Amino acid sequence: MNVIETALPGVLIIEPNVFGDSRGFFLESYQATRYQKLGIDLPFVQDNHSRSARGVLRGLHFQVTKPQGKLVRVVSGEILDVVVDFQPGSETFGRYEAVVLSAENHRQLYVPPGYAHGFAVISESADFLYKCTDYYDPSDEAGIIWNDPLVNVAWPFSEPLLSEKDRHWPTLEQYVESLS
Ligand SMILES: Cc1cn([C@H]2C[C@H](O)[C@@H](COP(=O)(O)OP(=O)(O)O[C@H]3O[C@H](C)C(=O)[C@H](O)[C@H]3O)O2)c(=O)[nH]c1=O
Repeated sequence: MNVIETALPGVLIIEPNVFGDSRGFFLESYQATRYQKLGIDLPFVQDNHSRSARGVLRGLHFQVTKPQGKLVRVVSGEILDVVVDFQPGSETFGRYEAVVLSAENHRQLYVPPGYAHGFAVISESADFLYKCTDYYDPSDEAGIIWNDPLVNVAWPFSEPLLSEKDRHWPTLEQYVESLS
């Protein structure tokens, strides 16, 4: 397994060992002892699976009082996965990491609790699977608008297909102002 640290503390790119043979391939997508040694030591309590068409953008989401750590991967298609530091006072406040995750590269991304997360679908369709370290609580959900001018994510397209909810998140500046 190969692990790549990113500029955002705790955000890791994980390249699992892939065992290919004439039938196809096998990989371990999670193994507690191995991942705990990477610092991924919070228990996972929920697994999610979403499928999205090309041009869909989901994000940038986080839970406020019950932040979720996420171990994300793509089992079909290709996405640009984005993590944003929205924490005022953080050394990396306003910065983001963008990583291509695909069924071909088998890459995983670990997003510790406390980051905003989203992705954009590059392929015709993408199946996105992820493990969460806390339960979904829609009453606790918040977000930053996908095209925030301060974060300025280099998304692969300028007119994504968004949910109604994702059209109306505040900017990072507005979110921080709402905290005071
Ligand atoms: C997240 C979630 C959603 N739902 C239900 C609620 C809605 O009826 C439906 C779609 O929900 P939503 O539009 O919030 O789904 P996404 O836009 O994919 O949200 C996710 O998008 C970004 C990428 C994230 O990182 C989060 O995991 C999450 O916010 O699934 C559930 O029942 N459980 C859940 O954990």
